[in-house]
Amino acid sequence: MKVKVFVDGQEGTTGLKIHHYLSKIPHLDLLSIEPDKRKDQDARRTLMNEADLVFLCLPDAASKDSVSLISNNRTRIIDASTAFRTNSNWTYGLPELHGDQRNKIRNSTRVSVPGCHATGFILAMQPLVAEGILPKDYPATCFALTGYSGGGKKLIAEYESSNRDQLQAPRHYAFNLHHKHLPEMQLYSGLSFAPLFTPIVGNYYQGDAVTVPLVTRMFTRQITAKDVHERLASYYQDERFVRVIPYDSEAYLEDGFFNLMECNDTNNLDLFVFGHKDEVVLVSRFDNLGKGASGAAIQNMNIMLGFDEGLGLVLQE
Ligand SMILES: NC(=O)C1=CN([C@@H]2O[C@H](COP(=O)(O)OP(=O)(O)OC[C@H]3O[C@@H](n4cnc5c(N)ncnc54)[C@H](OP(=O)(O)O)[C@@H]3O)[C@@H](O)[C@H]2O)C=CC1
Ligand SMILES: CC(=O)N[C@@H](CCC(=O)OP(=O)(O)O)C(=O)O
Repeated sequence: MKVKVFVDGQEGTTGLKIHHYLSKIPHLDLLSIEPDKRKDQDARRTLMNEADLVFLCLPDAASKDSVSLISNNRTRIIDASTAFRTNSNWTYGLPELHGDQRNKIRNSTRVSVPGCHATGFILAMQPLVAEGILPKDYPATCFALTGYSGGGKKLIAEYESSNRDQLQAPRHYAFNLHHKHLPEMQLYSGLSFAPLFTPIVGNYYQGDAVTVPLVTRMFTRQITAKDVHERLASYYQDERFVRVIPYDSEAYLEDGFFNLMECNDTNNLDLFVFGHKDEVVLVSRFDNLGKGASGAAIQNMNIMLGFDEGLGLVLQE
């Protein structure tokens, strides 16, 4: 029998992309809602309780509402919002986090998709903290450059409006230093403190690069960029979607410049280690709509349903 799947928020940026991936997977019965009933509680309640698996692609408050509409023990949920990412009753949907995470996801009925910037930060930092290369109280800083689709329909409309010329330059934001990804960045990286994080949105649609500088010269044990690279390469050696780029990463630059769109339309995350003796720069490159949102959601579904992990995650549209 086919698995019944429903996407709540199917007209949004993340929901549309998830729909696109789902349409390529043969073993699914995709339940649909009438366009004018998208926000009708009764119609959504019926479909959610009929579905075996629901994707929530909604703002946080609407996600919480939707979860409360489910009144059976069978329907499993994958939520793309920030609402449940650090809730201990939910499983953090980052299979590459450590050895046990895939199993947790496989057996879970409530899975929360990580935030895009958080994905880049955690995958770069968690192995280093877990293996004692970085002290837990390391005062991490981080900046990210992301495409405007990360801000959903509202930001897309702003960038694609007639005033687009005024938005040519990249724009920093979250200067209150309370970005909504900080709790998950701290919890799942294993650091004692959240990083000081300042994202930047650029005038292009998709693609994210999360950069973490590490200064290791005050450590009691000398840690070089090569040590960091070796640890990350060994940690992720069997992962299909996390690729640690060879140490001589400069060869992967284009005339010295970084191309952050290289993972677009894939579920891949490329991890770069630059630097030398006691200065290291980690860069995670991925598609904010791929491994940063919809791709990750599909990867989680595949694990939960026992499908091939990459099913439907085609390399190019
Ligand atoms: N864009 C991205 O890169 C990422 C997004 N996310 C998260 O995914 C979730 C969705 O984001 P995104 O797709 O970007 O957002 P969008 O704004 O593009 O889409 C949200 C959708 O939810 C619908 N919606 C809003 N309120 C309700 C409601 N009460 N009931 C039913 N539907 C509702 C909207 O309807 P309408 O079309 O009428 O506005 C819209 O279609 C958010 O929680 C976001 O934080 C996570 C990772 C990355
Ligand atoms: C450009 C932009 O605004 N990006 C969003 C992150 C998108 C993302 O990861 O999403 P959620 O945490 O919402 O799931 C931001 O920085 O808040």
